[in-house]
Formats: sequence, structure tokens, C-alpha cells
Amino acid sequence: MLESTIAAIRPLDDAAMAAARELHGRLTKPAGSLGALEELSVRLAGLAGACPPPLPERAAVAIFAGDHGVHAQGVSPWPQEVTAQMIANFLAGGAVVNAFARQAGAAVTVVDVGVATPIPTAGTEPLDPAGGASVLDPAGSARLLDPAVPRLVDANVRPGTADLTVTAALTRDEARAAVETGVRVADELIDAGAGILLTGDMGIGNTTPAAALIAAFTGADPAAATGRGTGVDDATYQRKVDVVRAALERHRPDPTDPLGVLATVGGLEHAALAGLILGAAARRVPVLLDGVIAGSAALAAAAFAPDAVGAMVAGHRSAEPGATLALRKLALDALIDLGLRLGEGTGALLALPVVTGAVRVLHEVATFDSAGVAEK
Ligand SMILES: O=C(O)c1ccc[n+]([C@@H]2O[C@H](COP(=O)([O-])O)[C@@H](O)[C@H]2O)c1
Ligand SMILES: Cc1cc2nc[nH]c2cc1C
Repeated sequence: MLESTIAAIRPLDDAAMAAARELHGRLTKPAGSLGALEELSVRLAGLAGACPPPLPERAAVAIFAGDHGVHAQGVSPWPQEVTAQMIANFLAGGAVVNAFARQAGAAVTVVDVGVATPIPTAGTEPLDPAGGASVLDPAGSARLLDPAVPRLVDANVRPGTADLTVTAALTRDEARAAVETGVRVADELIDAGAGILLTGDMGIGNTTPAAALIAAFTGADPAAATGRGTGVDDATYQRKVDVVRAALERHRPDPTDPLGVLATVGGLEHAALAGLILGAAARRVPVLLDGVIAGSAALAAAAFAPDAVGAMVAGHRSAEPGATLALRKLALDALIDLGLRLGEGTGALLALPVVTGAVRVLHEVATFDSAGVAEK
């Protein structure tokens, strides 16, 4: 299934991009005056294979949640239980992601791919194991995209990764299962009508494997790729750098083998996010990236399928230094840069109106000809 998804990912459509550039030249504004929005709209035309591309309506943020064996090394000041407790908060609508999703009109899907402690809630829904049409709600998949009702999908591969300083975080089969879960979530949300997917993550300790993945895929030194996550003190930060360096020395991950990199130094939510990105790219639907965890997953997705980058839009530039390294390697410019470092999909949600605006211009703005405006 992973292989067929990768095989379906194709380059951007040149003719649609040329049409979008030509249309931009006729719209009632000085050429280039919409800055980065112009090239973004051109890329989205290339992704859709149409000019104008569809408006990115019915947005859906997928928050993949997992825990991390490396937490035992003291890389985060927060207890592991916060992962499960924050999921309950997401489902109750009380987290920052919920506030921003309500503002953006986006649906929230929380996917447990590897939480280690019990989630203080009931009513999880199984993901269709066959990967076919959605079985979550045969009566009406529109419910999947209801912004008012966050939902939880139970796709737990294992209760947290192993400690990557001691052994591989995951087996290859576990990494593959998580990636394929991400592909299935993308398919399900797109089948339900989502016009754009947004990445979200929740996992105490997950900035450590994110840094290791970014170092593995970019070749950056662990000290350059590692950040302070939720806000660790100097001693914890130094320990994180040492942990990332030790993991890379132990496993020597091969960046041309993304499944091996995800298995040895990654995490379940990182792997699932890579799958979500691949799934969106295969369906030619844009995927708006959040922070450093999404950046590390995007590097894995690009290693699986270089053309997947065509579907990626960098929502924001996280304060984590690894996020900047990842975006540089992917040659993506972030739409907003506000020093955010929360995760959950919050930065991607704030960037959503920028993406919609970029496309709306191609739909609604008059041409010099039609509006009777003189050209220079
Ligand atoms: O999105 C980001 O760039 C980001 C940066 C720092 C922290 N986070 C979030 O904080 C958690 C991980 O932080 P830590 O310090 O426990 O590794 C996890 O739940 C992430 O969603 C997220
Ligand atoms: C409270 C809290 C909320 C979060 N949201 C994403 N990561 C988080 C980490 C913590 C600690």
C-alpha cells in the first residue's frame, strides 16, 4: 500500500502553472504585487492540474499522537501522561488547536498512533483496517469534517516507542504500519470532501526524535538540529543534544532508506505524518505543514517520493531550529513566522487563510480587460 501510494505521486502540472502565471499577469494589480502568494497559487494550480485550482475548502487538521521511550532520558520536563491528557483536552475542545480550528472552520481528527498511557475519555473509533472506503460513518462521512465535533481514531501501533538511545525506536513493520495509517487518514478525509489537510502532532518528548530525523535527513550536526522543545533548561538541552548524537552514532541511519530512518530514530506520529503527506500528495490535495515535527516528517515523505514536496505548503516557521533546517532542505518558504513552538497544528491553522487568499485571487479578481482598468 505504501509502494502504490508512492507510485501515484507525480510532478506538478506545467500547463496549469503556466496558465496561472499568465492569469496573474492580467489581474488588476501590479505584476508580482502579491509576493509569495503568487508563486503559491501557481504551485497549487500545478498540484490540481487546473487553473484556477479549487479553493482549499473543508479544511481538516489531523493530530497524530504518540509517546516516546526516549522520555526516560529526561529530554522533556513534562510527564508522559500529558500526551493522553491533552488528547482529552482536544476532544473536549479546550486546546489552542480547537480555538484556532473553530476560527478557521477546520475539522479536528485526533489519531492515537502510539500513546502509552490511558486516554481519559471514551468513544474512540477504529480506522478501517482494510484501508478501503470509510467505515467510520457509512451513513454520512460529512460528519468527519464537522468543525464542531473533534473525533478520536484508535490506530495505536504500540504504546510508545522504545528508547532510541538503547535500541531502534520501532521495528520496520511498526514504522510501516504508522506510515500507512497516515495514508489511510489522508484518504478518508479526502474521501469525505476535505480540500486541504493540515498536520498536527501531540507527543511529550517528540522534539527529540524530530531533531534526530532532521539531522539524519539533512546531515546537520545534532547541536544545530536540536532545540528546546516545550522550553527546556540548559542542562536538559545539553542532554537532548547528547541523546540525539548518541542515537545517530548508534543507528547510523541511511537517509536513502526513509523507513529505516523512521524506525531507528523516529516516532509513531512522525511516521504517520509522513504517511499523511504522501497520501495527500498522491491525491493531489495540498497539505499545510505545522512545526518541527511536521518538518521532520516532510523530510521522510520527500525521501520516499521527491515529488511529494509539490503538495507541501509550509504553514509557519517554528522557533525550533530544526524546522528551519528542514524547510531549507525542502526549499520551502514558511508563510508566517511568529516564533510559535506549540505544535498541535496551530501554526498551520493560522496560515490557512493565507493559502485560501492565494487561491481566491485567481477565482475572483477582475482582469484589466474586464474591469476597464488601464495597463501601464
Ligand atoms: O511544532 C513545533 O515546532 C513544536 C516545538 C516545540 C514543542 N512542540 C510540542 O511540544 C511537545 C514536545 O516537546 P518536548 O519538549 O516534550 O519534546 C509536543 O507535543 C509538540 O507538539 C511543538
Ligand atoms: C500543555 C502542553 C500542550 C501541548 N500541545 C502540544 N504539545 C504540548 C505540550 C504541553 C506540555
